[in-house]
Amino acid sequence: MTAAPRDFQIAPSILSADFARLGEEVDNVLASGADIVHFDVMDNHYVPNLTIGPMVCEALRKHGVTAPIDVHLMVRPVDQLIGDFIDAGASIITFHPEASDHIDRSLQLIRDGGCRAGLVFNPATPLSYLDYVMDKIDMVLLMSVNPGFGGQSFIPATLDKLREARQRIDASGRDIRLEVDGGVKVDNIAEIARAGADTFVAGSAVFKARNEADPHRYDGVIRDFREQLASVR
Ligand SMILES: O=C(CO)[C@@H](O)[C@H](O)COP(=O)(O)O
Ligand SMILES: [Fe+2]
Repeated sequence: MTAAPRDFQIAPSILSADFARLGEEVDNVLASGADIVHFDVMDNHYVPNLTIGPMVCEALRKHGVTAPIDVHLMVRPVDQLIGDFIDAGASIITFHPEASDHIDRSLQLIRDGGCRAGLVFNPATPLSYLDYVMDKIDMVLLMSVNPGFGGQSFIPATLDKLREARQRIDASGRDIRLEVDGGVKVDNIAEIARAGADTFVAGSAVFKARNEADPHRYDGVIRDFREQLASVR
C-alpha cells in the first residue's frame, strides 16, 4: 500500500445523468460535492453503445462548468477525437491502448494539447501496456466492468489488479492517479480504496440517488462515499 495518505476524488459518470437536462445535472452533482466530471464517449464500434462527443463537452464548458472533465474514450481510432476533445475543453483524456495503433503518439498528442493523459484497462487487458510509457501517464484507469454500459456489477478480480497497478505507480515515483470505473457503490468503495484506487467513477450509484426537489440532490450519496473513504485514510 502507499506510504503517503491519498486524496480521494469522486467522479460521477454522466452516462447515468438525465441527458435532457445535462447542464443542470452536472451543476447539481458538483454542488453536491463531486470533484470531477467523468465523460463516457462510446462509438458503437469499439464498444456496442453510442453516447456523446466533443460538442457536448464544449457545451458544458459554455454552460459554465469549470471542474475538471475526465474524458473516457471508448472509441477506435482515437487520435482524431483526442484533438477534438482538447479543443472542446477536456482536462483529462484516457483511451484504451488496444484501440490505438501508436500508444506513445496518442499519449503525446494529449499532453501536447495541455491535457492530462491516461490509459484504460479492460478487465482482461494486461497492465504491461504501461511498461514503456509510464513517463507519459498521469492516470491509470482500471475498468471493473466490461466497457459499454452503466449499471453493471463490479468484477472482484479488479481488486488484485488495483494492487498491482498501485505498486507500479508507487515504484514510478510519479504523480499518477489510479481511477476505477464500473459498479462502484457505497458498500464497496472502501474495499476498492484499500486496494489502491484514489479516484472513483460512479454513474448509477450517484444518479439513481436523485431527489428531484433539491438542487443539492446528490449530497447524500456523495457524503456516504466520503464517510466510507474516511475509514481508509
Ligand atoms: O465507462 C463506463 C462504462 O463503460 C462507466 O463510466 C459507467 O458509466 C459506470 O457506470 P456505473 O457502473 O457506475 O453505473
Ligand atoms: Fe467510464
